Amino acid sequence: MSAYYPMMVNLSGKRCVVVGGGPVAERKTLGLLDGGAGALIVVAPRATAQLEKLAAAGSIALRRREYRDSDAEGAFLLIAASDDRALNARLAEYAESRGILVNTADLGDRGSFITPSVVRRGELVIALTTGGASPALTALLKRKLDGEYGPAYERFVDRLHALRKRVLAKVGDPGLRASVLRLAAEELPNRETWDDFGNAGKQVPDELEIQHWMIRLLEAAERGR
Ligand SMILES: C[C@@]1(CC(=O)O)C2=NC(=C\c3[nH]c(c(CCC(=O)O)c3CC(=O)O)Cc3[nH]c(c(CC(=O)O)c3CCC(=O)O)/C=C3\N/C(=C\2)[C@@H](CCC(=O)O)[C@]3(C)CC(=O)O)/[C@H]1CCC(=O)O
Ligand SMILES: NC(=O)c1ccc[n+]([C@@H]2O[C@H](COP(=O)([O-])OP(=O)(O)OC[C@H]3O[C@@H](n4cnc5c(N)ncnc54)[C@H](O)[C@@H]3O)[C@@H](O)[C@H]2O)c1
Repeated sequence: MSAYYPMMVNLSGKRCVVVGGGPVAERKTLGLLDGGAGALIVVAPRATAQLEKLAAAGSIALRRREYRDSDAEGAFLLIAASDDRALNARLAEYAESRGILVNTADLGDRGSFITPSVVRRGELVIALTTGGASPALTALLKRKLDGEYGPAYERFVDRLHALRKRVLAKVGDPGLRASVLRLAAEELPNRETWDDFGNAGKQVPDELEIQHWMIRLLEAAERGR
């Protein structure tokens, strides 16, 4: 059994390469794009319709041929998602020897990382894994979390972020700051009041709204002292 260390990696400006063009490569490619990968190369003789669409839109560079080692040059991260086990194993070895982060779709523990299942709500990212024990359980738990933390969380986290910036600038007392920020987080969106907002799309938090929220929370924190 392997132990894994979870990280949130910044991929902007980093070259990422996916080898393979089937449903698994497609899922990993979409995950990389959601994760902000800018320079994304996909290499495969056959690619899914969705990958072809992404290529036509300029979101990925699709090399419609078999993989060559030159494809991995300068890569920060590589995903081996072909259906050729020997190739995936060779890619894992090649990447590891060059310090490139590598994931293999069919030989999880042979790569340097595995991909968790992810629920995104703006800046809130929930990632989970069973370390390869049961991808089916991971997918099931993801569906549960998806229902539990609805779209309203994106706006809620945006507001918490705006509030935090304001509180850090305006409230000097560290104890009071911590109380205000904790009280704010405890106002988790409740389904009835927030889901409509969440579904209505993203709105930039209003300065005045945040100011009023901070004052209300400061009063509550003072009362609680
Ligand atoms: C989370 C998710 C992320 C993603 O891939 O995007 C993911 N697998 C997902 C789906 C999925 N995987 C499989 C099916 C078919 C149904 C089934 O057989 O169960 C489905 C479809 C489904 O369930 O919907 C089968 C499967 N998976 C692996 C192997 C090979 C092996 O075990 O070595 C085989 C057998 C292949 C074969 O036999 O040919 C390996 C890995 N899959 C991992 C992640 C890593 C461990 C994560 C963990 O344990 O938590 C790891 C080790 C490596 C890696 O890929 O990084 C994504 C959830 C999607 C979501 O987010 O909803
Ligand atoms: N990690 C996971 O979540 C997961 C889930 C299901 C299956 N798998 C495994 O992942 C692998 C891929 O699954 P899939 O359903 O996408 O397979 P698939 O057969 O649909 O696609 C395989 C892709 O690999 C490409 N390919 C083959 N040889 C290549 C080469 N030399 N260079 C570049 N590309 C090459 C093919 O053109 C094709 O696009 C399988 O081995 C499967 O066992 C992993």
